[in-house]
Amino acid sequence: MSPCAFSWAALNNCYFPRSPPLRFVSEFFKFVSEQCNNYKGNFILWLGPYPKVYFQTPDCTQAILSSTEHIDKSTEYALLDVWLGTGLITSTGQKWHHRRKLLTPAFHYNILETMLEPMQDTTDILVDRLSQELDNSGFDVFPIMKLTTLDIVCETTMGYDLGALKNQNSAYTQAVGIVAEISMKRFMLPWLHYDAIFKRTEMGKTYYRELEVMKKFTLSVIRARRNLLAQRQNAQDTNNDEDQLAGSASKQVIRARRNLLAQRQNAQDTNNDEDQLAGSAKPSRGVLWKRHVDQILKHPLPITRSADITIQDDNNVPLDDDNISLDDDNIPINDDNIPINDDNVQPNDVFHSPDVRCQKVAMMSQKILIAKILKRYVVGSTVKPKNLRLAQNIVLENEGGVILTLKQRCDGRIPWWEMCSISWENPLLTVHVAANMLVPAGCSIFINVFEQHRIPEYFPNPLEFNPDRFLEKFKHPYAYVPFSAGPRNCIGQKVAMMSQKILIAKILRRYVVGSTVKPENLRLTQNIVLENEGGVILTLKQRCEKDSSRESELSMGTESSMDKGSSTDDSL
Ligand code: HEM
Repeated sequence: MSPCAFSWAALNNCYFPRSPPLRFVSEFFKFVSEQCNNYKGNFILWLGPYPKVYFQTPDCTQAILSSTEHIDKSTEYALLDVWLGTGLITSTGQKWHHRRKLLTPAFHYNILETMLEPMQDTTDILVDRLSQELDNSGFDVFPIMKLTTLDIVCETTMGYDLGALKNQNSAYTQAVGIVAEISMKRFMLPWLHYDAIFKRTEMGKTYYRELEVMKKFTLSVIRARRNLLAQRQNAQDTNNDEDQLAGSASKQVIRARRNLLAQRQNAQDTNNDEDQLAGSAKPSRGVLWKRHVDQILKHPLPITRSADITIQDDNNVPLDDDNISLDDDNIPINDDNIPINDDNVQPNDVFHSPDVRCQKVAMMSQKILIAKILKRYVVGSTVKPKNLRLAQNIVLENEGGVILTLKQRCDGRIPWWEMCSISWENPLLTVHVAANMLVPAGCSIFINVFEQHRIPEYFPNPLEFNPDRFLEKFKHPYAYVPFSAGPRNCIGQKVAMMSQKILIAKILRRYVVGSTVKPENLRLTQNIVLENEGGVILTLKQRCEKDSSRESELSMGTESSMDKGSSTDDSL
């Protein structure tokens, strides 16, 4: 059997036969769920002449998500280009590498800390807003949560107080809803993939109209932000020392700094020189240094550093942003938010630099070097160990040299799955998925996380609300992947988790939450994000003083936190 025939045989085939009725999107979700139950494994769904491969087992998920080679998004994502452009989510290749490296430091813990306050403020507004729904027999929380998310994202990423929640509506969120729904419909109707046809349909016209609303909104936020930053920048230059400010109000400055960086990036994108914003006042030394750091942040891997250190690869070729590959999606940065890796640090040069500012860089580079070496080799020593506490390595040398022994990790054995990958190599069939499965090149692969998270083997009694299951390690490293995994995982997952925790804690502290909709009555639909057709209907009751004093004991799904009259609050 040729590899090709083998691969197709290994996947079950199914065909989506129906013509598109009005509620097409929800029907599609139901249909896919049914196929998942039928096949209990991976399958191919034919949409007209296009095969779509659905994976829902952790092994296959791992094969795709852990790959550094197969990082291209599926062709369906191209339908979002007109909306999202080719930013981090949709881009690929060098562009994606560069953007990912650029943005990763913006999600560092130090930065996340500054997001805490705006998240809490917005959540307080939400909790107040929810009081209007007290003792309501059921209200849809979904639109309210969309506004909350929008406010949080605007405030944390752009430092812009949008106030969508206070104003109770937002043309932007409505437009997002419409555009998302149309995008999903378009995805399922292959003939609408062609712009020339799509633009002439009613759906296409609505799509472009709503897109305009969204674009106007995002531009207005960027402009408002730019104006604010220009004012702040002028004020900073007048003060002539940013560091003084840092001493008196460090938190606000960190926030301002982050916003400034975002703005400078925008300024760079539009060829809007930063100096225009900074005004003509001569900047102080402190400001110059900070700018230098910003510059590094803008170009995490610059060709030269302040001490004229040329960054070169092993063959002495100077490195720039375009020829550096990304190993890690968590790029370490130091306290000044400088992204560091062993490509942009030449340890010896740093050690010899008279500049004390390089100390942190040096420490970081040591850590990285050690980690990288240990990843590849088992290191031993024939002399007694010395560490930095007893012998600082900047001046001390051992006369006999530093004698080490190295062994290749895993004794140089290539794991069996890599062997399989090599032996099955075929120009037509480039994606090696598992030992017995290959997927034809050019096929879209969908990771069906919804179904994968319901596999009893990995999640016993999958529909039971049992937070304790997260206390133990999962059987498979790719069993639980709500934020995807591997190099293209969600860059904002820590932000998302943090805001969810704040939201849930603050809501439960004040209200007893219930739901009138039984899980079996949900009509789930995939509008880019998962939605229920009838909304997310909740009931709220004021939690009494006594209850709220027991907030630390609260956990969702326990009787104390539930309205016994309501069916369940597991749906949260
Ligand atoms: C509960 C909330 C969230 C969930 C469940 C989630 C989930 C995901 C998933 C599954 C992906 C991979 C998509 C793909 O492979 O096509 C992704 C990517 C991404 N997410 Fe999130 N996300 C969440 C919140 C956020 C937030 C708050 C941000 C930004 C502040 C964010 C920014 C991104 C970006 C930029 C990517 C693309 C990363 C890349 O391709 O390098 N996400 N997210």
